[in-house]
Amino acid sequence: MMASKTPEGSLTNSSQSMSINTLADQVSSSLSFADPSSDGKTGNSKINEQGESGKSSTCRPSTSSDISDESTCSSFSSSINKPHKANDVRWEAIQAVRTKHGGLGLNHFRLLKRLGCGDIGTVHLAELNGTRCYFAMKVMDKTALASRKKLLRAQTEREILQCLDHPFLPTLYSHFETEKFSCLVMEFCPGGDLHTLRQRQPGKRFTEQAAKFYVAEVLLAMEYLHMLGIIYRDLKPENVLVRDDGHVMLSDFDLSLRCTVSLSIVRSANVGSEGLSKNSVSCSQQPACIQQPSCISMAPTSCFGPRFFSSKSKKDKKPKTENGNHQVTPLPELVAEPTGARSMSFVGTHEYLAPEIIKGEGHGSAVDWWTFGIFLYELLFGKTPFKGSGNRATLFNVVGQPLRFPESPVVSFAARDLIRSLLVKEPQHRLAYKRGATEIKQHPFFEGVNWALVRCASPPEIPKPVDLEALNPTPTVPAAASSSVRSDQSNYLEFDFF
Ligand SMILES: Nc1ncnc2c1ncn2[C@@H]1O[C@H](COP(=O)(O)OP(=O)(O)OP(=O)(O)O)[C@@H](O)[C@H]1O
Repeated sequence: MMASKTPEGSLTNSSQSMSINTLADQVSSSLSFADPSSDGKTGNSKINEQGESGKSSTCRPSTSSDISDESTCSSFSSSINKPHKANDVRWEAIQAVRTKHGGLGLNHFRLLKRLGCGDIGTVHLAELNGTRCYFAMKVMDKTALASRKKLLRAQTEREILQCLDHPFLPTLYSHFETEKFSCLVMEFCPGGDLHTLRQRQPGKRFTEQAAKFYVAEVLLAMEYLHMLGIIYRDLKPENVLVRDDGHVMLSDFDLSLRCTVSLSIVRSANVGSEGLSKNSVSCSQQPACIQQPSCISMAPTSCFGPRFFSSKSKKDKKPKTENGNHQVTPLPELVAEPTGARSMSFVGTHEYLAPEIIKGEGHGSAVDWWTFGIFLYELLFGKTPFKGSGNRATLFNVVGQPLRFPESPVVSFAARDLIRSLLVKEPQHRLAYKRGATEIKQHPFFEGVNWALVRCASPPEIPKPVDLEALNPTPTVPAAASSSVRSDQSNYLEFDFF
């Protein structure tokens, strides 16, 4: 079943290189990965490109980099290159400190609480001194990064964060370095993650309506990432954080792959691959994160009368011609799927790994659509479809077992059909393989979704407000962080925050 062997050897892709083992080696090495299922998380251990288990479900890894204060970076984060986030007072607060002190450092922040730890970084809730502006600050030990060969992962994550400007993706406000640490100052999400939120739902699963909302936002975020040539590769509920307004934000980009992407405007509404090649206006290939795609001009959307789910079906709303026939006016479709991207890395989280990753066949952007299917399944059924008794069994199930749905809860045909179309083992037959998110948006499961107004829709749940001002600063955070993120966290005051 999983016997197809990949020749051993060293392969490279656009941003990373790694040694590829045989499938058998990969599977057996996965046996030594810690199985964090003990705490009930679906995450399983996360696998990085070295094939090592980077995290446990209670302490998830991440990394950072080696560039000095962002004011010296060529592509630093600022409100100028993030027009969608420009009206945010936090930019001004940061800029004021920078202007006054000539830069930004750890001493300008009060670290209030440890929010979590990743592979080699710890994330803190931080207040910019005296401003009531709160951030999630990821603090990484540079020596640990270098000794564990994680500098590239850290750099990838930082560079990706720097170029994001999307409602469902994190804003990076600043990056600075001290002698020991590399720090990313990001948007803080007070609502916890979707995994935790799911545990609190009746039956530990979301209603179909709630799941539709969350996956719609994730889909838009992934579409944007693909547009920038970024394959996310680590979608799972733990990486989807909930903002104070109940909308979500994808986090954790250290396993992402950057590649080139060709953007196409497809003029026909109903096209297959033929339509793509005939009707597309193709932009030249742009390296991800170097330049924003210049060929797309996005009209500003109005949020008046937001309606996420329209009451009428699409069929009913089609305009009619004078003789009463439905007139179909095809809108141009943007297709931005990095279909040519290929990586041989063995990365991801066991229950979410796509078959082509496990088999070591090389993978591209279709892995994100596989994980999207697993994600939707988990939100609806409260478990992932291929989970085995251990990591090895899980990997075998992903590759060899057919998809099955539990008898309960009862889930709509459209939802099951979408999942079935996404969890196709051969990537070339998977939904969205050719035209990316566009294909998924058109699936009947999303019928009636007003994609332009998703960001204005009412979320299923809004987190309880947290009194951040009542928090006391962590007494010795830089010292605590300096003991490396893998050290015990006893210096931190732990309490129920979310
Ligand atoms: N912007 C944020 N707002 C609130 N909490 C966050 C934010 N970013 C991260 N966290 C919390 O901090 C934890 C650690 O995040 P981090 O990105 O370092 O690691 P990770 O997601 O576990 O994965 P990795 O090991 O790949 O870095 C997360 O699990 C999350 O709970």
